[in-house]
Amino acid sequence: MTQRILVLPGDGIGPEITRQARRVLEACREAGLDIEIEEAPVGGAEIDRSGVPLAPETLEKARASDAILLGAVGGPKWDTMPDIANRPEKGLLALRKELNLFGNLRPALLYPQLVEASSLKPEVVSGLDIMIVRELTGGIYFGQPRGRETREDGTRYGYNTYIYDEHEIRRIGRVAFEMAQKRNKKLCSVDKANVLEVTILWRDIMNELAPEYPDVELSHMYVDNAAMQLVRAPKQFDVIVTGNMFGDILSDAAAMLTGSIGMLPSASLNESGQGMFEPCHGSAPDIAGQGLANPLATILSVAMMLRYSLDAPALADRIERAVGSVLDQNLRTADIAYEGTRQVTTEEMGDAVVSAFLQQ
Ligand SMILES: NC(=O)c1ccc[n+]([C@@H]2O[C@H](COP(=O)([O-])OP(=O)(O)OC[C@H]3O[C@@H](n4cnc5c(N)ncnc54)[C@H](O)[C@@H]3O)[C@@H](O)[C@H]2O)c1
Ligand SMILES: CC(C)[C@H](C(=O)O)[C@@H](O)C(=O)O
Ligand SMILES: [Mg+2]
Repeated sequence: MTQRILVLPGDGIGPEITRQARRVLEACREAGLDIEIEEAPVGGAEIDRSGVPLAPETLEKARASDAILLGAVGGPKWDTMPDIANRPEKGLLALRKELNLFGNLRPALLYPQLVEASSLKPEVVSGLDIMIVRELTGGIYFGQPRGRETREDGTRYGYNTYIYDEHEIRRIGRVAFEMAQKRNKKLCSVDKANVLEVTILWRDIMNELAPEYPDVELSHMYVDNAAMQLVRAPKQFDVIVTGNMFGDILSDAAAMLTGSIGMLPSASLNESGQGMFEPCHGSAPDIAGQGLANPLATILSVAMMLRYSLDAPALADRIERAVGSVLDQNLRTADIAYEGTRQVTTEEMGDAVVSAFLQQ
């Protein structure tokens, strides 16, 4: 049966990187994958068109699709919008929430060809392969009450609520334990249980789940230490499971271990396997429109789409091999270029991946 893919390019470098990723998807179609692809605006682009970051018809298309590929949203043009509930980022958060995409997988994998591109010493990062499992539809991002208000004496204040129900913790915990079972069987749960009650509950639930996965070694770490350990000795980690905000921050840090934020893909999945796939980085307004953006995180997100939502693991492997082969050819976008490599544009990188894919 034909599977439906919705592509949401978004803002800034979003259209440039999704264009290249879409070409890779089209190459998969030529290789026999039965898909139809549709595109729609989201984020700032949709605000400019209709006044809201996620149009109701786009949400409906998203619900009806088997998988979504998203570029990135946001940018300075919309940063001063007074109503945060209507900014571009809200479109992305609404998609995650409405489709119940609670399980966010962010694999930080260092391609051996990029050891020199990392800002850390080769011996610290070579062979790095971490999977961050981030809870994506709860925690402080969505907790109520939230707001900005002014007291009678004129003092302004703002507040958010960091809240998790036990079932939200349990279901992301299961995703993480199962992921660890398929990998090196080590799971580190990251929390702030020395200060925050909600994460004491988080830790309790992870401990309660552990006996169901006797082959997985569970450990716990405070988030500040985890940030430090990620740059000190990242290879101690296999799978990390954490809440929404800590996962956001730690995954950007982990990205740099792999050479560039432009290398980190992601999958956001719900219980039925439907998913949204996006690079972990943002819309990079500082480099938008200049052909400087690295499209590999988005292309690798297509590989995750094939593996996790479209049941086409062989094509996923083929895309990942194509990326490896392009790096073997010494082609690099600016963010991962260094002496002795050849710097290419976003589009040239896309060309190279498509042709390596077709030659596999
Ligand atoms: N998923 C998303 O849509 C998403 C994620 C993060 C940030 N954002 C939004 O993006 C905007 C910019 O945020 P930011 O500057 O904090 O983070 P960013 O990730 O957009 O950029 C941070 C730095 O990394 C560089 N960078 C990012 N992606 C790159 C790529 N593919 N190739 C080369 N370099 C790359 C940028 O040039 C910049 O110097 C904000 O509006 C933010 O809300 C969106
Ligand atoms: C743009 C923003 C809402 C988003 C997040 O905080 O989740 C981004 O930083 C990410 O990592 O996907
Ligand atoms: Mg982020």
